[in-house]
Amino acid sequence: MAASSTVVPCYDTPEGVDVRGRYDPAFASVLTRDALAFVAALQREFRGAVRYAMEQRREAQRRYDAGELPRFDPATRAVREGDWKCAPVPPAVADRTVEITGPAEPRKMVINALNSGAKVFMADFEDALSPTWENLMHGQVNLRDAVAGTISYRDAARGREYKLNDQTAKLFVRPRGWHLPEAHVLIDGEPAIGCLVDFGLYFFHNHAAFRAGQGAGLGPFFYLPKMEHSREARIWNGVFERAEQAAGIEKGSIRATVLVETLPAAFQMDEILYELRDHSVGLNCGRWDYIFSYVKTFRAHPDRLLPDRALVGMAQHFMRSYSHLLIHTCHRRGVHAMGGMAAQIPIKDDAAANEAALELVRKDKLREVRAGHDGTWAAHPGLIPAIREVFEGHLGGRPNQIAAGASDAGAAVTAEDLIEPPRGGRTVDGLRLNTRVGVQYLAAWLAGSGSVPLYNLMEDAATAEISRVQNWQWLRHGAALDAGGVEVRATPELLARVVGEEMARVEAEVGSQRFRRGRYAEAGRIFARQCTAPELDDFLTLDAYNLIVAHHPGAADKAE
Ligand SMILES: CC(=O)SCCNC(=O)CCNC(=O)[C@H](O)C(C)(C)COP(=O)(O)OP(=O)(O)OC[C@H]1O[C@@H](n2cnc3c(N)ncnc32)[C@H](O)[C@@H]1OP(=O)(O)O
Ligand SMILES: O=CC(=O)O
Ligand SMILES: [Mg+2]
Repeated sequence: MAASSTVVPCYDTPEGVDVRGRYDPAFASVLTRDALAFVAALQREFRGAVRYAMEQRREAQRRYDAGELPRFDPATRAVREGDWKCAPVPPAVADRTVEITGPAEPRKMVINALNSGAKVFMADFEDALSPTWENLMHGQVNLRDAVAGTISYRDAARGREYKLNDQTAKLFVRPRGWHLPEAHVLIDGEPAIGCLVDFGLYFFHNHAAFRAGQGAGLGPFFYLPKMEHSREARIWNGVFERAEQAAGIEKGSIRATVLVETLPAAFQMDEILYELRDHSVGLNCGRWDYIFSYVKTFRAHPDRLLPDRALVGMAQHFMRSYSHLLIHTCHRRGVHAMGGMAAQIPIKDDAAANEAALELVRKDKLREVRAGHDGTWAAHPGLIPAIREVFEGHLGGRPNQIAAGASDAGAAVTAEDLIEPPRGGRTVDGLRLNTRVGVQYLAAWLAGSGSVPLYNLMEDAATAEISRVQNWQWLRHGAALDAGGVEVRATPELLARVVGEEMARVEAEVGSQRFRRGRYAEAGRIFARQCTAPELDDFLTLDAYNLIVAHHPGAADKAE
């Protein structure tokens, strides 16, 4: 066959870097040779430490599986008891009363979030984003244009133009967790560490514009997810220092809020802040991943089975204790103690149900602000006025309540409080709902959507994980489930029947055509396998990641 003379466009990559994702000129404007060299340098410097940290996670889990309980580390008592503070709060983000979150792609949503009236927008490459190549790269392009202030979007179907207001939310970016690879970028022949791609590209292109504009001399600002130990925070601190050096900006410019959203990390709050003390802007109660982590950590402990997912809220003792300890720790160290996400979203077609949902959000936010939280999260712009009213009403003109100091409730929290088993019943209806939600979320994620509305609640990777691991846990330990007054055992046979019936119900709800065209059947198979796996998969997004990887020959190789 004659060789084609057409040259397929490809990325200009530095030595040792291979980009396997689809070529797109817009993506190439972010995947520049220098930016990729920066990401590669980070990967080469920190990959050993990341590998070790992931091995330590597995080692800790082996100990929990053998019966050990999480505890405060005696080796770091001096850090917990020491009298030290984090760097002063940057004036640009002193007021974080309401933060909206959402995926970094679609573009329209980024503009809506920045215009939403929230103080902060957390642009997400994590729980809310399915990490397809297209989503990740469009996300980077969106954020670059957002920081430059030039982002716009035309919705042709609705004849609507989107552009930034004069006043916008301050941008925080949440890269992926340490565990996720980026299979479209190979560095020295191995997949890049996903979060270093997210962080590296964003930092490289935006640090100067961000500091000149949004950050008022500091920044960029980040949220750091899913850490389990302070050694992981130490790696981030090293990454930040290296990035600051490379950019020629002073140490402490980059700031980050760490999500305390794993059970082991709740025993490491001081240690995490200490590692990041020059770069910290507080901690956040990532409540959904925290519940997921409780199940994961105690997967071999039949005495700690969760009740139905709907019953595991912030009123449970272990959740309340974690929130109090986080507030106490943050205020003692002079930084924000951020609340978490209520899962309710506006209900468009039922005013009474909408008001009831709003009331639940108000109640949740009132509990947070009364406990001492300095700000909180909103999943949807429609919730912001109600949340602002609660927080601003309580704060009475103060930007935060850090100066109120450490709380007594937090000082009294013990290791036993943090692991007290949640109370409530376990039902076959709970197993069904987990299945319906898990399958639909997975189908959406495989199709490229990382956050979706399901049954009037926001669902993302963290909430879907609870559905998956709860089913697994109940099956693993043969939990007794209430089936309308009759007790049945959770078994693989019961799950198989439930999956079959719930798939039929989902098909009826979404319509046969959408069901056939979507990835529901595949999602059903994956979800059933994950719930019955002999060993619990660490993350559903890791297990299913290969199904969304799309290597593109033209991207890496020049045509002959
Ligand atoms: C556990 C955790 O990690 S929580 C943090 C991660 N999760 C998230 O960030 C979830 C964020 N929220 C969302 O993704 C969305 O609100 C969803 C998927 C739950 C619902 O989205 P939709 O179905 O599009 O909501 P809806 O149709 O009511 O949207 C109305 C408008 O609000 C916008 N909107 C909705 N949510 C958001 C948001 N979070 N940020 C910005 N804009 C939003 C929509 O883009 C739409 O705009 P338009 O009128 O210009 O078209
Ligand atoms: O990231 C937030 C959570 O609740 O999980
Ligand atoms: Mg999370």
